[in-house]
Amino acid sequence: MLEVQGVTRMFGQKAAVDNVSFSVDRPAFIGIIGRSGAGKSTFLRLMNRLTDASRGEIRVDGHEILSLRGARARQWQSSCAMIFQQFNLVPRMDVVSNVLHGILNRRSTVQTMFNLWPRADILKALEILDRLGIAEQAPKRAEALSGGQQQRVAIARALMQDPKIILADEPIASLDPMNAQIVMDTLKRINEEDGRMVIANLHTLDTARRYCDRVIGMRDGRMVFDGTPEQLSTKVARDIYGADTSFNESATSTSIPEDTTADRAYARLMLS
Ligand SMILES: Nc1ncnc2c1ncn2[C@@H]1O[C@H](COP(=O)(O)OP(=O)(O)OP(=O)(O)O)[C@@H](O)[C@H]1O
Repeated sequence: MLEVQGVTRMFGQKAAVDNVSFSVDRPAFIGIIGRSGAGKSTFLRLMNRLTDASRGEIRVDGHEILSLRGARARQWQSSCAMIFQQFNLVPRMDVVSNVLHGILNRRSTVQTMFNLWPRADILKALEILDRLGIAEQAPKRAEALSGGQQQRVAIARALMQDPKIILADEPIASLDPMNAQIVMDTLKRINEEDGRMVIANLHTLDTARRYCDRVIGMRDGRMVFDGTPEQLSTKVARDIYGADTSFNESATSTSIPEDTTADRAYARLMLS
């Protein structure tokens, strides 16, 4: 399904992504971990063609995507949706319009100027918001929502594109543990129920272990680990992060204290 072969991105003399290769044969949930500057964001940007590779190939279902240009590159971008740490919504625009923005490039200029959307698209946006448990927020301005709700709107916008792959660049880095869990549960559900591959840059080990089928560790642009969550021991993590024995895993934890178990059950209920 996905084959990454010798992908490199140079910035001057520095390789931000250095000869990365791996392949994935099913729509798995993949986590990419590594310290700041390891090349995680650059890799996702390469996949989404927001930046060009210096060398290498990425094949999705047999089609090479790094050489696509113009309309075909844009077509690829719409089947490979991206979610960002800061949500990237239009703050003063209502939620449903933000979701509809996922298919903005499919509209004519006149439709865009007058903010006209086909009824079927509006219904689809509302259906996705309902699925993510935030339908009642549809008429509100995006800026009026909590961070967790805004990230779910961003996920809804991504789903509007009906993507094969969802790329999430530190999707929970700006959220409190409770909202982080709701957002990760949402991504996992989309991965399992829809069969969409999710590739997420994550800054916490416990999240990677809990949600991912496979974890890729990057250090100085290179892939230094590729394994299952079970194989991601403290020693391995220490190597990925380039830390010494004082490395403290709990410093990278987003786990929720036990006394909020009821809240978690409630959150799951809201999502089901
Ligand atoms: N546009 C750019 N111009 C020059 N150097 C860049 C550019 N983008 C990224 N880099 C460099 O490439 C390296 C990898 O950066 P990248 O943002 O991909 O790392 P990251 O693992 O995502 O880090 P973080 O977790 O802090 O986002 C860094 O050394 C960074 O300074």
